[in-house]
Amino acid sequence: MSLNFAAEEQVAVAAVRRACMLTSSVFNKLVKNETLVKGDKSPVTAGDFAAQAVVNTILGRAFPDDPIVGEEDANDLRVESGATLKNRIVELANETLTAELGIGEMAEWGLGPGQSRTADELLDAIDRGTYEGGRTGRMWTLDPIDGTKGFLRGEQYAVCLALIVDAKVQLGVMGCPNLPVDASNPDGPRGCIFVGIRGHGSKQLTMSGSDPRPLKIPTFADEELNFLESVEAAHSSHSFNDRVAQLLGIKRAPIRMDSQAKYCCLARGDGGVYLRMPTGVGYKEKIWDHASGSVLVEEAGGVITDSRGEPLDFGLGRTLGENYGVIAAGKAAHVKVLAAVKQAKEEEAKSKGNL
Ligand SMILES: Nc1ncnc2c1ncn2[C@@H]1O[C@H](COP(=O)(O)OS(=O)(=O)O)[C@@H](OP(=O)(O)O)[C@H]1O
Ligand SMILES: [Mg+2]
Ligand SMILES: [Mg+2]
Ligand SMILES: [Mg+2]
Repeated sequence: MSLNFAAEEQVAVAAVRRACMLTSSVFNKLVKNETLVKGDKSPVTAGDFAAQAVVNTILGRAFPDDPIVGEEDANDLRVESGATLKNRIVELANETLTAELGIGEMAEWGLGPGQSRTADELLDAIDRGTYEGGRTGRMWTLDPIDGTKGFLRGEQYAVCLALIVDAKVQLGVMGCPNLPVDASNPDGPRGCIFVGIRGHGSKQLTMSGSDPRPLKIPTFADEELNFLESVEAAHSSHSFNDRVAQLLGIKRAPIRMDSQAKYCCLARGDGGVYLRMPTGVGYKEKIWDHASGSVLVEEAGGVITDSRGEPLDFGLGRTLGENYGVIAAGKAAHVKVLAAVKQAKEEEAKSKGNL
């Protein structure tokens, strides 16, 4: 029997829950100087930094020897021009770390409300996320806000945390504060946590970690199949997806949504296929953008590969290496989508050759 990572699950759910509290509360209060544009032109907010500080602090208490591959680093906060943003992050992170949640967290893992941290301690916690990753050993990977653009629009985003052991994702936890609990009631309650544990299945929990519902990807009839795809055309090729949909005879419109919430929706059957093809700009996918979603989907009975049908490799460092895109779906659908993707790629190669 595979390890069930019970302690890691408790800690990861507690950390993700606190980070979600922070991001939900900061959303309504974000002001202009609380967002920076990173070197790759993508946005990062006080919420991303503070959520990484909170999760890494909680991980550091429970598992002090585990390295972390996190999306953000504190470089921009250690310089004079970052002082205002840094002070805001320290305030947000401490508010969250010391909050009394009243839901009985496991004190023996250092969970539950903790002490306030100094600014230096919190910047160092953010920088615990600078680990380079690699093929061997145990490590966490964190995306404190995945889908920052969705977060800024008040739409979908996810706090994503995964445990990787010897390049295999063993545990994935995702908090989706804006995701409807039940897709058939889009105006109903929002906010859920998703957990996948290798060998032990996937489940959806409430934000307080209760009411676990096991997840299983349904088998879709051909006419019911649809895509879950990125909002940003720069992140994944919409036109390629359109061609694959045409080849598969898909009639239903794609669901466009930011972040790994797409994997959560796939795992519970809101949509049939996650397809993310590179746009040709040489971008390398990051491990924190796929680790938790991949184990969630696999443990819900699905398959996740690149567009060649090869498994994603989480042992290459901070990225997934050369970008062949990602296909995730239920078992039967994955076979069909992979064949259609291969055909669409061949067509594309031919048409390029003919130019
Ligand atoms: N060029 C390019 N190609 C592919 N992916 C990219 C690219 N640029 C950025 N990113 C990463 O996309 C992450 C968000 O992915 P999404 O699927 O949510 O995309 S989208 O926002 O819905 O378009 C986003 O994650 P966050 O930065 O955590 O929001 C980025 O890591
Ligand atoms: Mg980002
Ligand atoms: Mg991301
Ligand atoms: Mg992010």
